[in-house]
Amino acid sequence: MRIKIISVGKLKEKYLTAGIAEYVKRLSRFGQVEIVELADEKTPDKASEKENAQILSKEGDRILAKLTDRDFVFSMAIEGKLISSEELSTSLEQAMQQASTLVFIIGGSLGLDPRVKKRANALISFGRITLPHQLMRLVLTEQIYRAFMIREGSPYHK
Ligand SMILES: C[S@@+](CC[C@H](N)C(=O)[O-])C[C@H]1O[C@@H](n2cnc3c(N)ncnc32)[C@H](O)[C@@H]1O
Repeated sequence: MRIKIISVGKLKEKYLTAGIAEYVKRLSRFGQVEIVELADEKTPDKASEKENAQILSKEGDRILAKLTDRDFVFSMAIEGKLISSEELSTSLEQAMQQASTLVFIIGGSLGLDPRVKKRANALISFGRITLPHQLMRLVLTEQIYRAFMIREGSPYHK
């Protein structure tokens, strides 16, 4: 099984790099984990709606180019379906029965292109708060690890 995390924008903070590396290491016993970091577009402070849509579209093209029809895609979006850690675990279980590659997508500062949301098999939210994309990467790797721990009935999840 492969777990792929596609993220728009660079990971710059060392304190997050270490945390993400730790969860990727822990996850590696469940499958091959890959993080695909895609370039983001510069977002001018006073961009028009049209300019923002163009930026999202360019980033969306890069994301879509990394997907295959066989992938099971979780797109992360604030307005998506609110799920608990237990529900994420169940979703992973179901996704693994349908596909050998699970892809999680984190957008850049403007979010995700509508086409990426449409392509998703599941559009999920970790709450109505806005997390910066770098922190989201850490939270997501921990939650995927937690989902596997829940599946194993491990006391990691209390
Ligand atoms: C800085 S946020 C983007 C904010 C943007 N204004 C929006 O509404 O999507 C960067 C990315 O992190 C992810 N993200 C941030 N907070 C999230 C949350 N509470 N639930 C799910 N994904 C989140 C999403 O993939 C988002 O595209």
